[in-house]
Amino acid sequence: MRIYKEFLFEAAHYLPTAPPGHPNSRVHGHSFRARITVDGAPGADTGYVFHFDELSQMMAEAQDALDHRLLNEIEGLEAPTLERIAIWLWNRLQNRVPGLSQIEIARDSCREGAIYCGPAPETRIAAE
Ligand SMILES: Nc1nc2c(c(=O)[nH]1)N=C([C@H](O)[C@H](O)COP(=O)(O)OP(=O)(O)OP(=O)(O)O)CN2
Ligand SMILES: [Zn+2]
Repeated sequence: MRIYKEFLFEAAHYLPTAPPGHPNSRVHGHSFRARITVDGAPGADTGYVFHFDELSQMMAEAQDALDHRLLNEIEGLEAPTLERIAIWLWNRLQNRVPGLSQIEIARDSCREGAIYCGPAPETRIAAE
C-alpha cells in the first residue's frame, strides 16, 4: 500500500551555475508542490500505514523552513534545483517517517518536477 500527502510553498531562488545575465541567475520566485509518499501495510487494528496527522506535523515544519524563503540561504540548498530540494526534504524526513518511499517536488505552473526515491543502492562491483 502506498499513501501520500502534499503541501505547497512559495519561495524565491536563483541558480548560481546559470550563466551571468541568464534569467535563472537572478532572484525569482515559484510556487512549489511537495508530495511525500509512504509505503507500508495498513495496521491490523489501526487500518492506516502512517497516521496523516503525524505526517502533517513533520510537513508543517518542512513547509515553514521553505515557505517565503530565499532557498539559496538554506543549508544544503545553495543550488536549489527541484532535484536538490527533493533530496533535502528526503534527508530531513528519512529518519522520522518509517516507510518513506518517494519525495516529489513539482512546479505545476511549468508542468515539471523531480522525484527522489532515496540514494541509489551501491553499485555492485562484479568479482568475476
Ligand atoms: N532539471 C532542472 N532544470 C531546471 C530547474 C530545475 O530545478 N531542475 N530549474 C530551473 C529554474 O528554476 C527556472 O526558473 C525554471 O524556469 P522556467 O521553466 O522557465 O519557468 P518559469 O520561470 O517560467 O516558471 P514560473 O513559475 O511559471 O514563472 C531551470 N531548469
Ligand atoms: Zn527558478
